[in-house]
Amino acid sequence: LQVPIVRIPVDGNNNIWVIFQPLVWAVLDRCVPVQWSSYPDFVRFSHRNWHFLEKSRPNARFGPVWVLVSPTGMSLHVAEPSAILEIFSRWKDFVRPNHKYIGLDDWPRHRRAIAAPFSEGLMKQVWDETLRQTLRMTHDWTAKYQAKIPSLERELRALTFNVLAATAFQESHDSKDSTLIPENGEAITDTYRDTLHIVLENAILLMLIPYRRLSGALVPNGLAKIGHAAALFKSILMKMATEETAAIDRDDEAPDGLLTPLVRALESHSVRHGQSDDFSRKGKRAGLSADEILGNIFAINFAGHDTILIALHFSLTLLAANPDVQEWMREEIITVFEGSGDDEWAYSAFTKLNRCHAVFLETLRLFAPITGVPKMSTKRAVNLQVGDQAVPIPPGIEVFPILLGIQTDAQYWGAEPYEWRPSRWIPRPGAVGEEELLVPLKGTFFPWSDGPQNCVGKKFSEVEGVAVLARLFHHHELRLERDDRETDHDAKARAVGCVNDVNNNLLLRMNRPEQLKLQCIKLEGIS
Ligand code: HEM
Repeated sequence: LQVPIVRIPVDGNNNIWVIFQPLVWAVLDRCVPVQWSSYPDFVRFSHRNWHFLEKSRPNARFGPVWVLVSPTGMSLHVAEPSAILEIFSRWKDFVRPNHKYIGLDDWPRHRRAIAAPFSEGLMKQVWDETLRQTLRMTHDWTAKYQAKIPSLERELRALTFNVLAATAFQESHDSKDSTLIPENGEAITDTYRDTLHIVLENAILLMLIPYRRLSGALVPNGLAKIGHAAALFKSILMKMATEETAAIDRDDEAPDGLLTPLVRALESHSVRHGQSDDFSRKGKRAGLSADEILGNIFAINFAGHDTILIALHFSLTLLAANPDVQEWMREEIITVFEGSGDDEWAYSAFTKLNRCHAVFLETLRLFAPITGVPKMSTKRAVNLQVGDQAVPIPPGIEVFPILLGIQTDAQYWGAEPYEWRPSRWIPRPGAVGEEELLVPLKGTFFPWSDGPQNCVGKKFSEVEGVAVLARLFHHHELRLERDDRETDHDAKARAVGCVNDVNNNLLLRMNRPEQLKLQCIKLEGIS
């Protein structure tokens, strides 16, 4: 069996290389004026972000399966839809590399608990809250900032945070940057929101240092504040859990927020005995311990904040550079909401907004915030069927469904697959209201991963993304601010350059978004 091999001198994720490589690429960029594709493979595939830079080219060169070998290990790259589906569905054979933290047998229990809040009831809350927040944001842009958006990223960060925090308890918040920890007696939702803000801003630090160590006389004030917020965050959840248990005992029918089903899953034993953890119990367990729930809430907030923020940041920037796409979307938005007042946009409209959905999906096709979902082969993996060959898989190697490679392959995406063109998601263009959204061939589009371990927030992010686009572009348009003597064409080229100048430090982000300034103009005469 012949599987093509690409050898590299250093793994792209090697710690020292991660620190130094931005400098090396900057020097190469300046001093060696050649195209990226002219570098030899050992240079190109050592780049941390080669998935984005190479797109589908490795599929054409090496075929549906090939190996990247570095001095520290090898990873198998797979670019064949049915083999990719097999990897995702055989989740016990091809495990998440971090699976050692949750035992495989314990995984379904965790999954049930973490997926429980994502009901249709929650989606309706996401829809309503996102519309409200977007209305507030556009009002700020036009009234307070006189059309000039100071920082699109900061504005979207506030919006996505507010949606996440508000849906936690079915409440709504408008404030943008309150990070104060309120005194005793403050409403629990406000304290939750403020502590969550601090916890999320410092997520990486809190992953590295347990919050209990961030207290004491020797800890600097800034760090102590973070430790205090994390401890407070946990105590709020414990208080909520006690209240929830009491509500269940009283048979209350309060509507669910994002957190309610999670705390409800807390083992009643821990709540009733005021314990914050319950690792001592033996045997099969149905519920989760307080620490496990805290971990899940953290995971949801961590996984669900920057991802959607990034998807919207790319979408709005690309739309500002493509006024024709804004116009195409607006035609549909106006038709769908004809006769509905601004506060009467029902959640049922979500499935009718195919063009807004198309814009969001097309952005995720080319600019997936998580560019790869690597898996690790276990002893059970043995073989992987790729086309007509059974590829033997040694245990303990990384197996990579090549996400951006497949999502930009002309075989599956038609002409000019590297172009951002949302209309490719509407295969049979027609009268507004009669069009349908493309259902991609299985295994060719998986920004949320796929199979039993996929993203639980997939629909949450689609509802939020579509709601932002519909609300914003109904009455407004986004424009690129042009430099002196710059034509529309030049400005568009600059914007396209900016969205393609990205790094992949955990997530895919623009390097220099501040180089683009956007304006939001209210359109007159649209009812
Ligand atoms: C465009 C936005 C989003 C993208 C592209 C995205 C993508 C992903 C991906 C690739 C995974 C990894 C799956 C795997 O390991 O195979 C994941 C997991 C996860 N995502 Fe998302 N996500 C998005 C939005 C959200 C939102 C809005 C939430 C919650 C509100 C969320 C919550 C989660 C959680 C909790 C997990 C872990 C699931 C588990 O452990 O079973 N995500 N996401």
